[in-house]
Amino acid sequence: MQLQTKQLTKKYGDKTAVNHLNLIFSNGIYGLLGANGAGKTTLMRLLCGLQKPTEGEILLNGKPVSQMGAAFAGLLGYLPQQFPYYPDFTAGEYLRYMAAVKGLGREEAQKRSGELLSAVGLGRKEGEKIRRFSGGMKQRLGIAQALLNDPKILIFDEPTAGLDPKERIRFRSLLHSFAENKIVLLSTHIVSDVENTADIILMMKDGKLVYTGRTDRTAESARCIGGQAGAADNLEKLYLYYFGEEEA
Ligand SMILES: Nc1ncnc2c1ncn2[C@@H]1O[C@H](COP(=O)(O)OP(=O)(O)OP(=O)(O)O)[C@@H](O)[C@H]1O
Repeated sequence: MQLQTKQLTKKYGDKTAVNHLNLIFSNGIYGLLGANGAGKTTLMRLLCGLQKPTEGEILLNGKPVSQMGAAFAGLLGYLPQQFPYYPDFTAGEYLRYMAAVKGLGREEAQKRSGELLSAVGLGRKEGEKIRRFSGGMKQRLGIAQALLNDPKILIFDEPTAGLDPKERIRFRSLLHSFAENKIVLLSTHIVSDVENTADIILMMKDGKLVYTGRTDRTAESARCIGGQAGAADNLEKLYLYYFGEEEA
């Protein structure tokens, strides 16, 4: 499977949030790094079809996704930055509700919800109301909802924001447990979140790709176009090079 962006551009008035991006994703974990406002969320929303590009297109195996309609949506799992949880729902109710929204039948929804709650370590919390969940538990529930339709393309916007170190490690191993044979794209502005997690690092600044590099978790098939290529062995330094002034 190959997901490609061609000259992908999104403008908000005078502001170019995503600027003529040419990327190719194949199976593997991609870490999208960039400071606030770099264009990460906009790129992710474009990839999910939640926003229309001003220019350019997105192709799946060479075919424009704009012509694929629901077939493309069925391949996607998305965890947005701000996810609307319903505090009075139990974890089980919430997942079954989300499964219905995604078009799963009743029995399948029941089965899949149970499986996924166990997979994310919330099996024993099925009957508990979300309002009692910690940030990490909510995030794991968000991951479970993104996986309901068994997506082949997973897009996680800042999935580790607000998580404590223990939950970050948990997230990382969870991600590896379900990432096989999928395209996984996760955004963050924290270098350590992706350097041990992703196969490929993409660094964005002002809507453009400024760097692409492989980490030790090399994905042979992964290839990106644009930006400056290299091995991401000193990611922290690179990040400071590109974003140091803004972050200071
Ligand atoms: N709806 C909008 N209207 C106008 N400008 C927008 C809109 N959404 C985003 N922008 C601008 O586009 C740029 C890219 O924003 P985006 O949210 O994609 O960046 P980001 O890298 O995800 O940042 P963050 O890490 O803060 O989420 C920013 O300058 C932002 O202010």
